[in-house]
Amino acid sequence: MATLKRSSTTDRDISPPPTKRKVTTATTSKVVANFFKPASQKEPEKSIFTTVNDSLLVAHFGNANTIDRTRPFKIAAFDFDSTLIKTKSGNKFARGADDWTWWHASVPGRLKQLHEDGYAVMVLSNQGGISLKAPDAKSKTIKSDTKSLENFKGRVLAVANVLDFPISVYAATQKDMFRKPRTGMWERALRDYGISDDNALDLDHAGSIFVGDAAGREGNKAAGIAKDFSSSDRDLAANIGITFHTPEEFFLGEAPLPYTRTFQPTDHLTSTAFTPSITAAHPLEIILFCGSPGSGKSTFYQTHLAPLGYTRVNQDLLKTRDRCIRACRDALGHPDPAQRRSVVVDNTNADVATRAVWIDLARTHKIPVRLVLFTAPPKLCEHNDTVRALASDKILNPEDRTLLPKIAFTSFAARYQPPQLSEGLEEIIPVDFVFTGDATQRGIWSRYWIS
Ligand SMILES: Nc1ncnc2c1ncn2[C@@H]1O[C@H](COP(=O)(O)OP(=O)(O)OP(=O)(O)O)[C@@H](O)[C@H]1O
Repeated sequence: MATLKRSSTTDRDISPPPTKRKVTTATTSKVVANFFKPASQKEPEKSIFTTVNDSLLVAHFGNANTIDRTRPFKIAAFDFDSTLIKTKSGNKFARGADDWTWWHASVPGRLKQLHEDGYAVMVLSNQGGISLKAPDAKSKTIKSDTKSLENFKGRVLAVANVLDFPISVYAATQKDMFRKPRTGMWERALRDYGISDDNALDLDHAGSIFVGDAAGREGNKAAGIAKDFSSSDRDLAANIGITFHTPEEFFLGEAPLPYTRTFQPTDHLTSTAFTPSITAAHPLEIILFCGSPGSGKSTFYQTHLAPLGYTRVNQDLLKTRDRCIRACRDALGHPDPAQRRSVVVDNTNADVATRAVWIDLARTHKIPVRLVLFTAPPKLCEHNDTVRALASDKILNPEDRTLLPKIAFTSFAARYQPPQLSEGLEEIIPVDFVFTGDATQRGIWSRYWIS
């Protein structure tokens, strides 16, 4: 399994390693009882909740991760909201710590049976509405995040108390390697349970399961059945290589329904498109790139145009457009004609006005402008961006890029004006995405990364 990059390996607030002592659930009950006391009566206690990198919330109830088991080890992992529990209020989001009820009456009994059958039972939940960062008194957002955190902890404690057997809970709060369908939470759980995923004898993949409601089911408008909001639970199970069930399949025995995935990376590995070969058509020229973030512009430059000696101008690296323009002028107008270089403007160049700046500059140097148009669709660009930022593969991330905010993609889409020759372009060269990585990168890239 490919390892995911950890932005920092330092864990914060991690409790000392639990002892092998089998802890009775009285421990859990005490924590739970204390949690529900008014603040004035709360006993000081070491929280059962710990955090990793201000991002992952972890709780082990009944020393779940220290139970001696015969290997290979089987895991039964579950999403939390809309899988194990639902809101009592009927609201989409819980109103408070006690706004919950079992997703179905059979849930607690079924989980207990799994425990008795030797499964490690755990929860893997995305909780994007929670912040684990220290609260800032002035920030309303952080205050509401803190409330969400307390509500979530309250529901987890109450659920663990009713279950009354060892269980671990993991909640991913950031858009990082822990967030499903990325496998960081699972890898963390394996580590906590002392399982090496490299050793096939340690984990019974065929016997392990993941149950979640983000299954990509298409829904049925006529029957009033809503479409699933994503396929991230199904995709996580596929990334790990274990069996996936929806709650309806697992708890109610219903037949599987048709589904479509949010994004299927392997659909983009069979492309029969060919990459146009670019030659240095002129002694001196500007090549304008036009394409979304993550569409493959910089990779194309490195593969096709750096070898031709073209100078790259890129605003992510140079920071301002003025610096880009200066770098372009320097390359085109070097005092020594032998040192003059054609320029690739490796920016998104979404609209006519932005492109006009470069076309005007070319005019003053009396040189032509060709435009390379990157046609990768939005989800593919988002996938590329995520793999680049979160997979620890240097070749896929030569410039150490971090994850772009969603607005980088939506703002490109909003500003985009299809380029026209009439803008003053000599040629428009469309480039479809054709995967060029090696077998290792293909393995990483083929996994599910976005939801
Ligand atoms: N043809 C390709 N084959 C395989 N991987 C690719 C290809 N093109 C791009 N990628 C990968 O996709 C990710 C994004 O590519 P790249 O950085 O070239 O995009 P970009 O359009 O320059 O993005 P930005 O505008 O955000 O700088 C990188 O991880 C890169 O390795």
